[in-house]
Amino acid sequence: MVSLQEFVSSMAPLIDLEKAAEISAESATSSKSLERRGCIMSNLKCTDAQTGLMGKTLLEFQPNKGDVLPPHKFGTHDVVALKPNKADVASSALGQGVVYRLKDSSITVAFDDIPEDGLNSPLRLEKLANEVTYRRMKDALIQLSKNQTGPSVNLVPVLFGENPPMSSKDAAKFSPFNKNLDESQKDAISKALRSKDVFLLHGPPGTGKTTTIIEIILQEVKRGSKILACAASNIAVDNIVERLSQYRTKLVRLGHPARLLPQVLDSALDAQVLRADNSSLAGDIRKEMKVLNSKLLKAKDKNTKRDIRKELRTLAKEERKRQQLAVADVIKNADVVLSTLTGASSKKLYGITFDLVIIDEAAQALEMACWIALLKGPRCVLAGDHLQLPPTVQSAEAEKKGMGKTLFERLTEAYGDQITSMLTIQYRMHELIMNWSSNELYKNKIKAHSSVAEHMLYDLEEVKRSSSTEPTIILVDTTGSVFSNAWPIQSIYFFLLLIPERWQFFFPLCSLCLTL
Ligand SMILES: Nc1ncnc2c1ncn2[C@@H]1O[C@H](COP(=O)(O)OP(=O)(O)OP(=O)(O)O)[C@@H](O)[C@H]1O
Repeated sequence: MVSLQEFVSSMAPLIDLEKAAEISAESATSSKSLERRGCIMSNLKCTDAQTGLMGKTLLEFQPNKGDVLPPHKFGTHDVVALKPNKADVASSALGQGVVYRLKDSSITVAFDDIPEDGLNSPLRLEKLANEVTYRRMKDALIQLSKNQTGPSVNLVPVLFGENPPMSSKDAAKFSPFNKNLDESQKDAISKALRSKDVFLLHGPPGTGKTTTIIEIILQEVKRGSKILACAASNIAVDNIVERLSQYRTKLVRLGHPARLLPQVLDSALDAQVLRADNSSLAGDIRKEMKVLNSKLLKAKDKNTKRDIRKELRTLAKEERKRQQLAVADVIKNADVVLSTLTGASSKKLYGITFDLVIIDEAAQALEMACWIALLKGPRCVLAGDHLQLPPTVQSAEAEKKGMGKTLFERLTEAYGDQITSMLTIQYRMHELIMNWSSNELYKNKIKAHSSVAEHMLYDLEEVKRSSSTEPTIILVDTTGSVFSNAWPIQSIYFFLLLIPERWQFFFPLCSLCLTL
């Protein structure tokens, strides 16, 4: 197994390579070519300013000409820079924010600070490479290399093969919250609860990996553990939050509210802080800021604008200061804190330690990103499937030198069954579809649950029985077709086949392919 020293010294340059690859992929020589690629939206006007959660300012932009935004590749959660319309690519931004809302006719961006100037002139938005992630991975690497104290001091040697993994000999008896768990899920939970340092939950598609994680969290909370639950993507974290909030757990979701799904906003740290803090002062400050923000938009005179901005800054500072204590309180009182892997490096978690760190989709996360979270606790549960797609590494060189090898895969190779449980009943697809992956990848160990083993597309109310909906699986030979080199299309077929809810797209795509 790779040693800690080897890992640290080999990873640092790979993080730089990957960062450089991402930046060069997203940057181009001129703003015109970036615009053509949909990475710049130009000639916008600021049409509204509102105060969002935690003093964030939500600015709405609309096109200066016409009613519809130009074609673009912006999505909610993207980090963007706001610049004057005519500025060149290298010029500094008026402000940096996160896309909060997107409509055909407008885009709303959440800013931490109100842009200083220039909101009355034509503007443009640029999509930015997310450099923060790389900086945070580098910081974790430094911390890992100095890891002589801290909550993960006994975990690190196990994950680098210096000490063997340990687990309690006593059977972990538990009374499940979810009464439908199957035997493989119960076995996995019991093994996770016994583990003293690391446990791997291997979950092939649709076998209830997230369902099992939820039960592990609930059982651990019942035992009095404080848990940090993470995943590489916001959507995967939100998935856990949504499912966990059906139980009475004290949980808090960290992350920019603009990046969270609406259904989990209630669990968001910012929302909880606002709820906890119902002093009339908080409401008054926000109301005052709202009035000032609209005044700022209308103001023409430079001195007036400067004064308003100064006042807004003082108010925002006051609100932030007052809320810092409330933030610490919410986190201290939560049994489960949820964030993305990079979000786990938030200052809000400084000095907070956890009894268990859980990482979902660990086989799709860079090992370096996992370490950001792992350094915060003595035990970990990693859930994933190393036999599905690995994480995306943009730099071919970094990939070749091992950046794409996940911790999940590395530990599976090193310790195998000793620390792993595989889930074996799948609840998603017809068994004929499952058979291929079960035979090819999972040593024929996966079985289809009776509720899905024979379910057909035409069993859905809105689907008619016909020659195209009757077959369980249609394989399309794309050799020699326009798609033969287009592996993404083939992956889409496979992906669609695995997800019954998306089968409706599979058949039109087949027809399209055959037509072509
Ligand atoms: N023991 C069970 N009994 C009945 N249904 C179950 C059981 N376990 C999981 N499911 C259902 O199977 C589906 C897949 O579960 P879940 O999302 O937990 O799996 P997953 O392995 O995380 O999925 P993915 O393949 O997307 O990673 C869900 O609809 C879930 O409710």
